[in-house]
Amino acid sequence: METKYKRVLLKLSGESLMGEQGHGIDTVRLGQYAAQIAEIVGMGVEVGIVIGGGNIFRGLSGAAKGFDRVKGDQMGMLATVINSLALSSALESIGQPARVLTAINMYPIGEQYSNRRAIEAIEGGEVAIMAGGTGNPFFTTDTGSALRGIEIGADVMLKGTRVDGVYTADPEKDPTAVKFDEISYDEVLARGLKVMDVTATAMCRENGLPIVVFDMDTPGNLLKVIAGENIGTRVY
Ligand SMILES: Nc1ncnc2c1ncn2[C@@H]1O[C@H](COP(=O)(O)OP(=O)(O)O)[C@@H](O)[C@H]1O
Ligand SMILES: O=c1ccn([C@@H]2O[C@H](COP(=O)(O)OP(=O)(O)O)[C@@H](O)[C@H]2O)c(=O)[nH]1
Repeated sequence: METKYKRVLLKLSGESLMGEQGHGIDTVRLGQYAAQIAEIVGMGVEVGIVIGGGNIFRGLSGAAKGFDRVKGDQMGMLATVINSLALSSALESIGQPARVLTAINMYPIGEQYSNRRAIEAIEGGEVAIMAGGTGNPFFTTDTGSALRGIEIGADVMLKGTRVDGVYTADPEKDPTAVKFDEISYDEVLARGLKVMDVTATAMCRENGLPIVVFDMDTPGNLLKVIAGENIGTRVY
């Protein structure tokens, strides 16, 4: 099958990894993600991944409970490393090689990230899982995804989440919200839509990296996006 994209940066939500169990890492959800990812690598797509950590720890919620913000963010970045190790293990258990590259040196848990290492891995048919966000506090994994996507020269950033696109308002809170099939970066920013943070959206805009926001929790959707089916919302 012809694929629409040759090289992608897939952002997975940490929160979604909780699956039905409401905390931690749901192995069923993890297995579904791994199978969908292996399927597109098998079609020749080069895949870089950034995973969030919201299922384990978020710096901002930590700060609200009295944690130091910088330490809380460091805890959040470590949470993304835990999720990355879980995903690499799930991929390898189904025969899909994967490499964890960490923003901060923590060898031998992973190799330290460089864009050259990530590109070597994906060109060799491995999945490059880029862990630890940007390595800096006060950022998010969405911004980490934008950054890594730009660094590895991805054709698109695929933001796999638990809603099926960008809406006029948060669809989990406002049942009257209407979905966009496509929307410009400027309009996302002007309307203050919270599907991605401003820094991530601005980085994608400055560097011309298109985004597709789609529901990753429905098995088969990743393949549809790769095949060029119009699901989700394209941000350009
Ligand atoms: N305008 C909007 N359109 C779509 N989703 C939105 C919007 N505003 C807020 N959201 C929320 O953004 C979430 C997607 O972002 P994501 O980074 O995957 O979640 P989280 O930050 O909880 O891990 C959705 O679950 C949705 O509730
Ligand atoms: O470059 C980064 C990326 C992440 N984080 C921290 O890691 C947490 C988890 O990431 P995120 O909230 O983006 O995960 P998701 O919402 O996708 O689960 C954030 O709350 C931040 O505290 C950070 O400090 N710098």
